[in-house]
Amino acid sequence: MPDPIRVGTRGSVLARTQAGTVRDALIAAGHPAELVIISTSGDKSMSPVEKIGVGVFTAELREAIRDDRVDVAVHSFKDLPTAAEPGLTIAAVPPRADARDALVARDGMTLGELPPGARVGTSAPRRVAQLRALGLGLDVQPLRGNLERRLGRIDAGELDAVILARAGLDRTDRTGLITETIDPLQMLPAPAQGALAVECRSGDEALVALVRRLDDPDTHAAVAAERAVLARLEAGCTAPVGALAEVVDSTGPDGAPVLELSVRAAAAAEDGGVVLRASRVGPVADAETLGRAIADELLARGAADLMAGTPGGAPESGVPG
Ligand SMILES: NCc1[nH]cc(CCC(=O)O)c1CC(=O)O
Repeated sequence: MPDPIRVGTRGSVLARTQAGTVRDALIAAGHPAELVIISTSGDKSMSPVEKIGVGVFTAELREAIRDDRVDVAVHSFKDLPTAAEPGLTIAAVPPRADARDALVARDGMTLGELPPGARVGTSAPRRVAQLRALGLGLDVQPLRGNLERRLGRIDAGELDAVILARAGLDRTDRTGLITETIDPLQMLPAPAQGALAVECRSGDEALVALVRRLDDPDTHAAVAAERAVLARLEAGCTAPVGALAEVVDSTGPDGAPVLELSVRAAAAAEDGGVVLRASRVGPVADAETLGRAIADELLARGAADLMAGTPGGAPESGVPG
């Protein structure tokens, strides 16, 4: 019996659940595997992510791979900075969960039913901007902490609603709390939201090859396009940038059915006064080129000035899950 593959994860319920799916897939592929929990300073701190800095949830997991305390690390892909990490390889992007944002509100309310002045918790500048742009007169309040703590703010009567990634709620069996899954037309999710990144040491060739079997090519292409938008806009994931790519059925020049990648993105001023949107459809193999072209269009239309002053480089909205 070979040594179990050590699968590194943060300690939150969501992180352990996500990493558990990777451990189970490795076991199903015939390889013993176990979770190793790495506690990160992002989990211990309650200060705004904008202050505690870049990749706070992912950097310490990466250290654990480098130090050979774990063999693979499972990240929420949207928390990974866009810069490549020397010596490490994202060997698999497993099938994505629902990429959309979700509203959890008291009394079963949807966004449109919340009265003006209702207190809605979210700290991600992307969500704040797109929420304000809806013009509903909501009172947007800062929100941090793990999923349990965030949801608790409604029960405590401190907030009327919170906005969270639907994937985090689905994966922790809380789908029933969702009062509205927010249409991407109203709010584009963060690049790579709902997707996982499974990372290994590049030199571990046999392990990289094994982990690659967990890869979902459609999700991988979609996430590549979304992150190309983000990278080109030189905005960290705290910036007000949303992007969503989907593999869709289309018709080729010869009339035969083909699959294409449909990519949409938005860049917003944090006060929600302006939201720029752009989209492209093209070959799945051109994912990154499509993403870059969208970013270039947004830049040509003034996205850089729009987002100026927003802190770059840090993960999205606080302690995940
Ligand atoms: N910003 C933190 C974060 N990172 C990943 C998730 C949820 C899972 C995912 O989107 O993959 C969350 C929580 C949230 O945004 O509500």
